[in-house]
Amino acid sequence: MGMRTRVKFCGITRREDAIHAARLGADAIGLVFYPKSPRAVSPQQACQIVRGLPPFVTVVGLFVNAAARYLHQVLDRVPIDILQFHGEESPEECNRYGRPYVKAIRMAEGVDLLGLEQAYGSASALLLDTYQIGVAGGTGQVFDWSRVPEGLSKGIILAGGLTPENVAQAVMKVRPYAVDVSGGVEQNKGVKDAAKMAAFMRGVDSVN
Ligand SMILES: O=C(O)c1ccccc1N[C@@H]1O[C@H](COP(=O)(O)O)[C@@H](O)[C@H]1O
Repeated sequence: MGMRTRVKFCGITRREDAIHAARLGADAIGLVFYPKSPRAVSPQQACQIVRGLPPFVTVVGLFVNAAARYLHQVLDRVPIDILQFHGEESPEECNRYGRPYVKAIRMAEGVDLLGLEQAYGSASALLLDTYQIGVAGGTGQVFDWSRVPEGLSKGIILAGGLTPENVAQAVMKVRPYAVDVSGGVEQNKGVKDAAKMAAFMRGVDSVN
């Protein structure tokens, strides 16, 4: 039996969704600190969401080209374990906070993942997301999974349009370290659907 694929539920805006994620055995929850996102939370909301979360559930803070000052403000207030940079942040910017981070790569045509893996050598992992012009992420669209090259040395976090229906196939095809989902387990933007979250976990478990 291989290693169990980790699961991150991203774009959590309600405490009950965070607790449900933990009960289902999720490895991580993601909080979006990007004001233009319909799933954005303030530092104060974030603190309320993670309060009472059981231990060993990783809290991920997602940022898109955020100002360093804002990022420091969030880090001072919210117990974030790992940063997710979802914009055009350089490796130097990602390293500036002395925290572990994952770098999201949007799968535009011709993207050189092996080169990016070297450039972001200090990243804990690369997160691969669908490319859509003018959209930073959370597109709800899949990309062509066969474009993930073999020979990457770090684990891949697979994102982009994952759903309870397609996640098993995605895991079988890509064998990622983790899967990351937002829109595919929502009833409305920012509001998770408890049944879809459970079905998503079952989909992952069916492959492991
Ligand atoms: O969720 C958002 O609104 C968002 C905004 C800006 C950057 C990233 C965002 N979300 C992340 O995008 C991927 C894929 O999401 P989806 O499953 O296709 O909805 C995931 O990492 C989200 O957390």
